[in-house]
Amino acid sequence: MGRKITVAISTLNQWALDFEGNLARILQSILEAKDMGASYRTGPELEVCGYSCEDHFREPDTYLHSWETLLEIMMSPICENMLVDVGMPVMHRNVAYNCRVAFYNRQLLLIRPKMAMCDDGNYRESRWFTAWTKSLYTEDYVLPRMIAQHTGQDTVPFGDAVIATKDTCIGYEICEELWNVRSKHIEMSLSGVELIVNGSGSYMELRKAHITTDLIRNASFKAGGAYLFSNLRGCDGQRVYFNGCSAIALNGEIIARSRQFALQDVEVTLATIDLEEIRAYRVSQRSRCTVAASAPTYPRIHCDFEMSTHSDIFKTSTPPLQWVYHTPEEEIALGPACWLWDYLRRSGQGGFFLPLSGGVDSSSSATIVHSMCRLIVHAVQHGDAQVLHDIRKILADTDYTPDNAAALCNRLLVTCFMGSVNSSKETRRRASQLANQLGSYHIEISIDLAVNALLSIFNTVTGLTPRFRTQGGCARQNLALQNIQSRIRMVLAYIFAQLMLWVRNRPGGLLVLGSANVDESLRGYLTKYDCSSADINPIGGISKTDLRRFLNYAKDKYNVPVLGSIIEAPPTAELEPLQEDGQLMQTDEQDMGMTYSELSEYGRLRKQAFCGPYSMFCKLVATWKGDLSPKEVADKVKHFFRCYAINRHKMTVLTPSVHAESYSPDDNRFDHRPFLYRANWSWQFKAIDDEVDKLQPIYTPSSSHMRPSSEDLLLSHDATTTTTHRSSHLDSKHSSPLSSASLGDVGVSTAAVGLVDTAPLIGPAASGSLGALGKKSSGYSKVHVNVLGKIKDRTGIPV
Ligand SMILES: Nc1ncnc2c1ncn2[C@@H]1O[C@H](COP(=O)(O)OP(=O)(O)OC[C@H]2O[C@@H]([n+]3cccc(C(=O)O)c3)[C@H](O)[C@@H]2O)[C@@H](O)[C@H]1O
Ligand SMILES: Nc1ncnc2c1ncn2[C@@H]1O[C@H](COP(=O)(O)OP(=O)(O)OP(=O)(O)O)[C@@H](O)[C@H]1O
Ligand SMILES: NC(=O)CC[C@H](N)C(=O)O
Repeated sequence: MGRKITVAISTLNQWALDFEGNLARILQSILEAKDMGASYRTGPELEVCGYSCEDHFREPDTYLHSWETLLEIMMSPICENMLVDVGMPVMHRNVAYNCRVAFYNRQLLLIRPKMAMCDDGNYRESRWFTAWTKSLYTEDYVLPRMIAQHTGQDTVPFGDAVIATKDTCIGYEICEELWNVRSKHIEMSLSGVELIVNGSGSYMELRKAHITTDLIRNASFKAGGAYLFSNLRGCDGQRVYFNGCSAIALNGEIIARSRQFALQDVEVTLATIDLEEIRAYRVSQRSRCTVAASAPTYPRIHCDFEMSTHSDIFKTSTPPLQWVYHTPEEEIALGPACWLWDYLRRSGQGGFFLPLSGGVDSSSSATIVHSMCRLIVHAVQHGDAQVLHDIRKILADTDYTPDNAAALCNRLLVTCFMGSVNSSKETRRRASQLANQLGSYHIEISIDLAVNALLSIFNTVTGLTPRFRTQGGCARQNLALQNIQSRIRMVLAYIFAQLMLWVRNRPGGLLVLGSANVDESLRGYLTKYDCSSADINPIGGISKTDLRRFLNYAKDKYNVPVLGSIIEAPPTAELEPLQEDGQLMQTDEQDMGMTYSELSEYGRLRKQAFCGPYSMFCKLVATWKGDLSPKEVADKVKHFFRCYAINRHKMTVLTPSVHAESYSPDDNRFDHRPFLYRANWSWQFKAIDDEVDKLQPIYTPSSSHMRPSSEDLLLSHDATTTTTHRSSHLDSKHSSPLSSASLGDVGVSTAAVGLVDTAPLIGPAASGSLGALGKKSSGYSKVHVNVLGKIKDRTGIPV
């Protein structure tokens, strides 16, 4: 008796509208599945045309070329004697659907349209597709003539049905249908469907990989049966990185999976399943059987095929496995690196150019490129011919075989320190050491000549020369002098990106990499059209806190010791003159009037918790009650919303970056907001003020707890690396564990309430004093405390 079936799921790196490439990868997956003994192959959502065709789904050409591709697949001898389904768009009676198309031996069996669209996050499916809502119902789909000519078949059932082979029954839900509150696998399983197949296009966000796996596991635990989940992997032409992690679950346990991050274009994952295990599991759940006995019947499309063989008694069923998830640090090291690789090889460019300041952000971008190089070397060493072909093409070197990540990095990445009179020796040295340890081709230039040239032009026309604050200039002059430096760096970056390969005797140009993180974008703490305006940005979706954690991880993992001092250095733009003793004048947190950890908290509340100013105040008044009075919380919330409103226009020109964080403010796809706000938020702030009037008189500081700053959280796990300058009020020993950083938890370091009373803090995370400003140490100086009302940020916005 045949009872065991071997089934294959596929993880494919498709590319929107690359019909040749997509066809080749689908055929390769079918071939590999067959060679490994599978009788059934499935694949990801919209694999034929690529998921991210977007408005191309309104073009009839996309449907035509999808049918042409499908015909090639169906006619291929590779597909003989195998049940296959693919994901593609199909137009039926002038309505576009996102479908799975199943066929066997050149005969189409079923077109199953998606029944729940996904419109969350970066998804906009209902802009292009319509959900099929006729449950348990099919219509005849009249096949295109080119299909009919080759198959002799004129119509195929289109709708909500399942496929019955001689030995089992297969049903489909497509991606979001698994997430939907009315998941189809429930009804299908009650109707006797044993294999639930899901083709997906699910993308990566940090700390989210477990969600799909949990859903699959739970689906098959509750309903019994096998769940076959195929996902896309990689960048198919958009900001997202599809997450891989295809998996097969059986009766509540994962038995096979593919990797989350890899350069491999095609990964086929197999499992051998004993169908009797499904039947035994289901029949033993008595309450399920009662419901199943009265469940509606699905239309069944019969297929004259046995997926099992009669001689399968000696076949071993695939055992359950333990899923090990990547840490967020690993996700940053691998996800954006793989996305960069796809982007680079598909863009036809020759590598990357990165303005490297020696700070955390640009160092993170550089380290991610190095991580990409490691992945390339690893893939080539494991025989990936496609990666070898691609890297040779990028480097225009047909004989090259990469065997060392640093050496490869030297060919692919040009880093550039763009110094000025305001740059400190330390940042210059850190940039050069980092380049040396990562292997990049490093150059140092001075921007002073160009800055002076621009100022002379201005002076020639107006007769005036702006001055820095320290030289007696006003806030406007001070800021303009900084922005000239930032912008000239951007112009220089593009010149060098265009010409460095010419200098190095290679064809082509370099992609300019940006390094603005998600938090500074949210706050608008960047100069519009400076180095934040790059071609692409690997870290634009990642928070400063996570970037520090990532560098800490990379320091040991990739043996890059200089990352230690980069993490410990105070974040600074170095756009204002240094002090007389050569020490820093400005630091980011001081400039912004908020700490990076506060910024993360605002970001999450604004986007994930959908808080306007009033709701954010209400939440934070409770969270921060131990440290701050309602009035102080109100001032902070208002300051954030003012900065956010004034700077939102910068999000309209944000460099495209890989999406990685669900509180991203990316205006282009993810976070749809106006960019011209009434920045005084008068109605909203009045609501806060009214609340403060009620609360302030009854407020008594209820605890002496202080929240730790992001740096405390990062460094606290290793007391030996923490060198902090603190006021006598603070006790540096009581930092909270690293794990609470990402959650924005209230930590447990002590602080004198008296400090709050006498000198209200800009941040509850405040841990120093103005007296510490500029006080330099080899370790990390905590200098982000200001006295409320006395400090203005560099735009002149009063804090
Ligand atoms: N609503 C609106 N819609 C469209 N555009 C608007 C606008 N409001 C102002 N603008 C325009 O925006 C421009 C002002 O923005 P922008 O030029 O960016 O200048 P701005 O935002 O005034 O200043 C740059 C900010 O970036 C900070 N920063 C921090 C760290 C590093 C760096 C760095 O550069 O390395 C900079 C710096 O402290 C300062 O707060 C002006 O041209 C103004 O006309
Ligand atoms: N001295 C410099 N040399 C080269 N690039 C620089 C320099 N200063 C700034 N940049 C570039 O401009 C970008 C924005 O500058 P900014 O001072 O805002 O840095 P940041 O976003 O805090 O990043 P980082 O942590 O890398 O300094 C940097 O990420 C970097 O790419
Ligand atoms: N393509 C889809 O339907 C995506 C569905 C789902 N919400 C996800 O994030 O994976």
